[in-house]
Amino acid sequence: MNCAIVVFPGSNCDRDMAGVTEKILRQPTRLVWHGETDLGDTDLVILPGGFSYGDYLRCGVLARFSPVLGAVVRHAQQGKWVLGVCNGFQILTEAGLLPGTLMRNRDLRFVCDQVPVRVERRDLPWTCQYNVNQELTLPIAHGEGCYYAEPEVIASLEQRGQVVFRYQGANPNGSVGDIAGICNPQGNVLGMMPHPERASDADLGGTDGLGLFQGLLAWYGKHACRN
Ligand SMILES: NC(=O)CC[C@H](N)C(=O)O
Repeated sequence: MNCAIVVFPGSNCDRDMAGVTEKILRQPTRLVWHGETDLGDTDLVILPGGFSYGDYLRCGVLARFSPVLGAVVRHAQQGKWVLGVCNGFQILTEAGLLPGTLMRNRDLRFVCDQVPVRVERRDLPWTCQYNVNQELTLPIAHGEGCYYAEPEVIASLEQRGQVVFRYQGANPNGSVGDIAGICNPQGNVLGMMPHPERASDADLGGTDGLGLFQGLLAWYGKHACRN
């Protein structure tokens, strides 16, 4: 499974992501600078967390105009996998690959914590290693993680089962519907505020996030390698 991790000026989770895809999963991994326009033979594109372009104006809004985004949008439109974590999720909404937006946290403070997150569905490659309603403990670290969309958009997300992860217990940022992660209708584009890559190594405090990457790899092993 060829992985490409996009690096924007200000990304700070790109190496953590590569640590998972390359060192733990042992998959070919390429760091792709934001100025590149060709993703080559990539199966999974990851937009990692951080502060792209300093997050000036609004998180993700400048990254959305970077040269690489055209290739990311084409990749998504071809039905291939795109994962956006935290700043990556913010970029996906700004690029229109996922609906809604991420606003300032309810308390207007940056939150850095480990929070319980519930898995809402397991019929996607991303979540097939988990159980429905399984509670994961995942790290969060963001200032603009309050997911918002118009009520009719939220209703449509709920109706189509596009809410993949939901905060359990105290909502850390004021997200509508306790939403922590959503996918597009096809399920190939996933955006989430919690950081699965920071919960993928027992030596670093937990492995609840690793199943997400392992699920994708298992699906790839079954479906994508046949040709
Ligand atoms: N960890 C991150 O990706 C943070 C995203 C963004 N800079 C925010 O504070 O909301």
